[in-house]
Amino acid sequence: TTVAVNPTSHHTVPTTLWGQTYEEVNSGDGGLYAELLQNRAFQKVTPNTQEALVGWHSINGANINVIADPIPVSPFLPNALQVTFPPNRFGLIGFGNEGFYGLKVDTALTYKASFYYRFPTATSYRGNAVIGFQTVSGLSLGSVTAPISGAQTTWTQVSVSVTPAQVAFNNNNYFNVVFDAGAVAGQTINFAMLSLFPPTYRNRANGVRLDIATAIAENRPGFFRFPGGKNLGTTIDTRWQWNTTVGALLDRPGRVGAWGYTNTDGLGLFEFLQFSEDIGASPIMGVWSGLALDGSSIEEKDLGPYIQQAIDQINFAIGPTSTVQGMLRATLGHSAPFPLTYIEIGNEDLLSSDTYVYRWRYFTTVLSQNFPQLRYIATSNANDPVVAPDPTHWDVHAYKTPSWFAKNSFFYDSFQRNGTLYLEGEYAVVDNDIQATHDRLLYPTLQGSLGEAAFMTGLERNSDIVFGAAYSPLLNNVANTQWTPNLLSFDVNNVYRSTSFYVQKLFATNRGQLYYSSTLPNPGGTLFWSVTQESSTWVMKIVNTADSPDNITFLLPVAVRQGTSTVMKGAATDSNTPANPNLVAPVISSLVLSVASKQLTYAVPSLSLTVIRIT
Ligand SMILES: [NH3+][C@H]1C[C@H](O)[C@@H](O)[C@@H]1CO
Repeated sequence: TTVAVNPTSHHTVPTTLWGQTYEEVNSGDGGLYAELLQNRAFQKVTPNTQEALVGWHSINGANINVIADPIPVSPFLPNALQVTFPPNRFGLIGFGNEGFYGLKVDTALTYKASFYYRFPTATSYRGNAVIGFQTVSGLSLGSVTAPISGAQTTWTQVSVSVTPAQVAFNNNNYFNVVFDAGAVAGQTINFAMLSLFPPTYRNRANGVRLDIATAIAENRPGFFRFPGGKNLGTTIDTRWQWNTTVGALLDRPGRVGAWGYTNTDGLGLFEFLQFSEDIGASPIMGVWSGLALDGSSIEEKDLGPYIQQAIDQINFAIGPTSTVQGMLRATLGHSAPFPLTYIEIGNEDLLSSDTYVYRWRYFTTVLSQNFPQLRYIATSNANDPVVAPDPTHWDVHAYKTPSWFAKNSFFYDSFQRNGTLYLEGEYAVVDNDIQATHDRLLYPTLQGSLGEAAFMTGLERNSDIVFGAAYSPLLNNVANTQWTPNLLSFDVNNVYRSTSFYVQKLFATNRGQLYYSSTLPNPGGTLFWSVTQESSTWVMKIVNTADSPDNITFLLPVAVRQGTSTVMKGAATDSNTPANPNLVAPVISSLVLSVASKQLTYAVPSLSLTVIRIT
């Protein structure tokens, strides 16, 4: 195949082209959010039940029970862990937490532990809490003490730092709060809002997990879309509400999210905006648009309060400190507005497109009056239904097969160039073409990832109207999964980079500034490419979805001589999994032509993505 690059036809590639989209779907609590204790504040549980104690266990006979505390630690956290200590026990007695499917105890780290306590009745008890780690089998891994007083009948917080003294054998460990059994016999103590953090990304308080955040930042995402996805809210009462996710953790009630479990909302709007800024990504912030997937939607006459809530949410992000919400942001440590440009009106409103017509009109009309500088993204199918005001931006989602993505690399070629811009806000190969049954993928496969890569050459070609694209979902806990496949998977100890992650990384870290038109691939073919220029470097992305090698010759506008080629290849069903995390990874090698030439010929390996950078 010969590809003639047109020296005069090019367009700027938007810096937002390759981004990440995030929602809490077995991804935040126990994952990206760095809190290590499961059920740390007994949010949304029923007191006096066994289920309320999930994550917690008694040690050496202490009686533990979740109660609705008559003097709650905060109006938003009504429950407490009440511990009564029986007589005639010896050694250490108390309670522990098992973490999220294990607890990594690393002697190289200093952990921050904290909890609130109060004695329901004042007593003369004066003693020490022993706060630290142990293996499940009972070996202490290190602890510190903190004084606890029976005179303390109102809530007070204990905060300590713990550096494990003993190396753990594995992740089967507990976090413990225990007492000398003899001294504490007969006492009753209430605990609340217990927390354990390892060091976080950028050392942010209430921050995100270092290794996962590092992997996300590795792709230099041009945008970070949040809070969903379905988790934006599927019923009116359980919708995501920005104001319940900001401020002190004591003020965050948590909510039962769209994926069927309680979200702590410890990762809230401030943390989303701060993380976007930390990784240099432009936030795409969703506002709930009155869509209830249970079939009901807010009627037009009743939308006012929900639109006001969206105005307040936006003011929290960018409002001057003369606004209540802007001032709140300042008190939380960010007086300058966050760099926010994009607002997404709902998520996949195509699911309720009949009501979207008035919901879109009302939200967009009022919000653009208040914030004319922002861009509003519509979330039904493009122009289906036709909505007014005519959207300047659309979010299109696609969860398909490898062959669909390869063929549809031409999806945007026929779109009118009328100023409308498109976000491919969520896309992924979710099943494979290989079997007649089209089985759901558990992890991305190379064949699927190459289907995505072929599609991405088309997004790059059409990046004059495609301003952003993100694989979805971004993140998943291998120990607790609802949606597969995912870009990144993790467990207590590791982050697993999928074949699709490497495809995203190769495109995102080799984006280029100018896209140059060239001979078009065959939509029904198996060879796809895209040519961009990054200052004086020419960047060629070449995708071969066939199980046989191919050849490609580029006729470039200028002579080139040396650079690198980075190749990712393997067998169609190859996946990077916890059992084989690096089965497929990009390999970089030097590429030097004997003499400078405008002609570059490359033997394309079967089932491969190659990025050539050459000057
Ligand atoms: N159903 C998908 C589409 C929705 O927006 C996401 O929440 C889901 C997983 O990425």
